[in-house]
Amino acid sequence: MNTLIEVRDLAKTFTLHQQHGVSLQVLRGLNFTVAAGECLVLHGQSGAGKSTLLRTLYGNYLPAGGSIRIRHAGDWLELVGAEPRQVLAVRRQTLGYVSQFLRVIPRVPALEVVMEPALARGWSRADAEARAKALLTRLNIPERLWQLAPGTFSGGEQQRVNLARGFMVSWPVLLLDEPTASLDEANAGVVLELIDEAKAAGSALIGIFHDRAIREAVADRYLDMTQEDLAHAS
Ligand SMILES: Nc1ncnc2c1ncn2[C@@H]1O[C@H](COP(=O)(O)OP(=O)(O)OP(=O)(O)O)[C@@H](O)[C@H]1O
Repeated sequence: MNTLIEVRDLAKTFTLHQQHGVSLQVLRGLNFTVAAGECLVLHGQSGAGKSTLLRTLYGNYLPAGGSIRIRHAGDWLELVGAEPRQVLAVRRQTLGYVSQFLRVIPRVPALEVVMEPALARGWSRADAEARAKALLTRLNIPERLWQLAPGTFSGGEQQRVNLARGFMVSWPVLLLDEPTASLDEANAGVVLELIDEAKAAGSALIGIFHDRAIREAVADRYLDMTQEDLAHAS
């Protein structure tokens, strides 16, 4: 098995400084690996810490303890405590993240937003543009919107631009936070195809999918995050 990410004994605690320093232990003792071509689906009730886990894996949150090792540029790299420049290199080459909402940058057209991960890897503009247009077409974003900034797009349109961006390049490890939440059935079907293509190309996926049918269609394994006394205050 070609393991691409390995998590050991991962813990995350939030300290609420504005609220008497109450501390919430959201993740504890998490252990899992994900191999190339596999999709691990995070399972657990609302508040179980699914989004927190994805953000911690991406390096947005500092864990309270444990290890996150990822195959990067042919070697294993420990992400917990890694230098910021290493984290940036991992985010450029190895670890993708499709968050639930598009981060809109004023005045940047949708087409540029989608092309950016490929340009950051040194693709030519022509190649990046061809792939971006193909993805926007597949995800049913009308051509008249491509040169507009997505700030005024509908929720579903913004999510589809975000998905086109996320699937623009192939990622060894890809994190997906409810990628079909605002989509109709036809567009959700396109996302299922993109996920299957990513798996076939050897990506390791970790995702949150609230829709049961979609979850069952993509999951190879589940990570049970249900905790009997989760997020207990101390
Ligand atoms: N930035 C934060 N600061 C403090 N507490 C937080 C923060 N982010 C999340 N939490 C808390 O951590 C717990 C887990 O939240 P998280 O969003 O990870 O759950 P989830 O499993 O993704 O839930 P849902 O399915 O409802 O999206 C919640 O109790 C939440 O209040």
